[in-house]
Amino acid sequence: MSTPTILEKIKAYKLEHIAACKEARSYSDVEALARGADPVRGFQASLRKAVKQGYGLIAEVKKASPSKGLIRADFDPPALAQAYERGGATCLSVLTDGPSFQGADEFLTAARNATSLPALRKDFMYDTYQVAEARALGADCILIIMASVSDAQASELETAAHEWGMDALIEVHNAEELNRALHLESRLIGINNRDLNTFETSLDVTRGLIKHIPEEYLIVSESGLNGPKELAELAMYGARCFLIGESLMRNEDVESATRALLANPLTAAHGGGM
Ligand SMILES: O=P(O)(O)OC[C@@H](O)[C@@H](O)c1c[nH]c2ccccc12
Repeated sequence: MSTPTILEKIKAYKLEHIAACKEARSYSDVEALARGADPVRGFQASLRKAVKQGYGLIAEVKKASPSKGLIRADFDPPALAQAYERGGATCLSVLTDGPSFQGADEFLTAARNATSLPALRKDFMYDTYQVAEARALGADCILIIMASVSDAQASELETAAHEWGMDALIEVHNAEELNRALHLESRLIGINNRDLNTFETSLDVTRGLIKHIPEEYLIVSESGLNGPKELAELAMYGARCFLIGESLMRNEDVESATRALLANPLTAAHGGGM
């Protein structure tokens, strides 16, 4: 057998982790918590509203990553979430994976509770147990990574998310994953510029895939985005939503960095888009 890729390693430990969580807390207990969670804030709805006037920004609360190691030592999820909100972010994304991203479930709840923004649970999802868990933590949207799940799994996760009133962001990295994603119900697609197996990152991934996505879809360009010029350039291709972590997290003043990024959006009215 060839050596496992990072995504395969993550999947292996995540499946073990899920099994342990199920032992510690039954599915019906998690369901009860999910039923009592703070009501859903419309994640996709907020993005759709934002793109009428500018960009939709999903700002990520991210301490570390497997490719970059520690990104931000001074890491206070509620304070960061508030800085994002004041800077004009539309939604939050919060990493809850511990082993690879130094994230935690509590970060999601704390960040979301500190703001009025909808929040994405950023994790590797394989089981509807995790979807109920996401809602119990307060999540408004889950991530489904097509590179890591079967079609049946993707559809099951999506159905569970929708049953809980959450949105599902369907993440793709190549044409084959995109074609599979287009058979799902969700109209929210994330194009990950980073290959989760090799970490190679290129904005050409967005440039190449976006033209194959029908108009009714809301597209989020994810990863490796560094500044307003890049956003404007991708906006010319029709991207209006962006998921950004590292480049914002590396600024001491997260609020100003967020505001600067969103200051001059290239909107359809300015001639961008297709
Ligand atoms: O920090 P960046 O390069 O701005 O990327 C953010 C986000 O896109 C990235 O964290 C991400 C995209 N898809 C993922 C799936 C799992 C973990 C992380 C991710």
